[in-house]
Amino acid sequence: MTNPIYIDQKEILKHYKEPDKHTHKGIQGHALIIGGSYGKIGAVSLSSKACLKTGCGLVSVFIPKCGYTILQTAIPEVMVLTDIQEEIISNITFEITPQAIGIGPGLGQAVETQNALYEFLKRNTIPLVIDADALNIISNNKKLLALVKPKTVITPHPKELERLIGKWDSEEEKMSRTISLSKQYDVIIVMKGAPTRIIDGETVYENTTGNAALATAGTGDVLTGMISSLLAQSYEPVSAAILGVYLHGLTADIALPETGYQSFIASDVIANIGKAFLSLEKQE
Ligand SMILES: NC(=O)C1=CN([C@@H]2O[C@H](COP(=O)(O)OP(=O)(O)OC[C@H]3O[C@@H](n4cnc5c(N)ncnc54)[C@H](O)[C@@H]3O)[C@@H](O)[C@H]2O)[C@@H](O)CC1
Ligand SMILES: Nc1ncnc2c1ncn2[C@@H]1O[C@H](COP(=O)(O)OP(=O)(O)O)[C@@H](O)[C@H]1O
Ligand SMILES: [Mg+2]
Repeated sequence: MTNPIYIDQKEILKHYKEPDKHTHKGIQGHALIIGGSYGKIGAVSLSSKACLKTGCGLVSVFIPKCGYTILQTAIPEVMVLTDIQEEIISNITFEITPQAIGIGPGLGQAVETQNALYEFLKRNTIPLVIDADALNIISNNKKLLALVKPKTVITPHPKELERLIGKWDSEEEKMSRTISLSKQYDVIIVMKGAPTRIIDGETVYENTTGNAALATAGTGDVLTGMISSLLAQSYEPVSAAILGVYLHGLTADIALPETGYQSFIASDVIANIGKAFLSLEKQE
């Protein structure tokens, strides 16, 4: 394996694009987050709020019906599309044209949802982030990987990665199998952990921000929203992954003196995205 490229302040400025003063919400990117199931609507709430707070102009969600009032109440800025089913997603259809889609947070793995994911992957040509249960469904039916378009970003945590590539005996084996998967399907793999690494074929990036405060429910769902937002804003997929992971980690570094490790929660990531962006502006 070649040496990783460390994602630090200097490296991130090669990827970061400053906002255009004359932009408006119609050209600032529209992202769609698909996920949720009964009891896990919170995952989509977190993901879609993080998506908005990372700068895209419009955010929609596609969720089961039971999440409608929850989403509209929790985040009035987000637009809500619903499945025909009450508690699960069974048929992913929408008439909007988002510039990026994030799929998986809280999705569940019901048979109807597995079929819906299959039909969606067959048709979809929009830049995509795949996380959580969408990855788990793919792990159970690896043929689905062949439907994933080039430069799709996938964001497995270590257990999800193991479901995708099988158990490993050493760090070297884990890296070489992940690189092989990235090359075989031309996907960008965000290997979440401490540290998070981003794999784009033979190129390995290693993040330098973040801390153990992030070891709490929903922080991965938030990351999916952040990367989807950057993709919708026309960042190249690898830059969206790198910048999303860097800013996500930075929120925990910024918040730590106030929250300590114990009381930091996924909503604190979202609350600190603004400060993380501002620290990029100050570095010039
Ligand atoms: N508020 C909500 O609605 C939440 C919904 N969530 C959703 O719940 C579903 C299940 O996701 P989960 O990730 O909880 O379940 P999984 O079964 O995919 O992963 C949990 C397993 O992975 C292991 N694991 C996780 N991180 C690890 C690490 N860094 N190193 C080693 N092992 C690790 C755990 O020990 C556990 O065995 C997903 O759809 C997810 O999006 C979760 O994100 C939690 C919050
Ligand atoms: N000890 C740690 N140090 C740094 N980052 C961590 C640590 N533990 C977890 N994280 C980060 O928190 C996030 C957890 O994602 P995930 O396991 O998918 O959470 P969830 O599914 O609950 O949203 C990942 O971005 C991961 O890198
Ligand atoms: Mg997760």
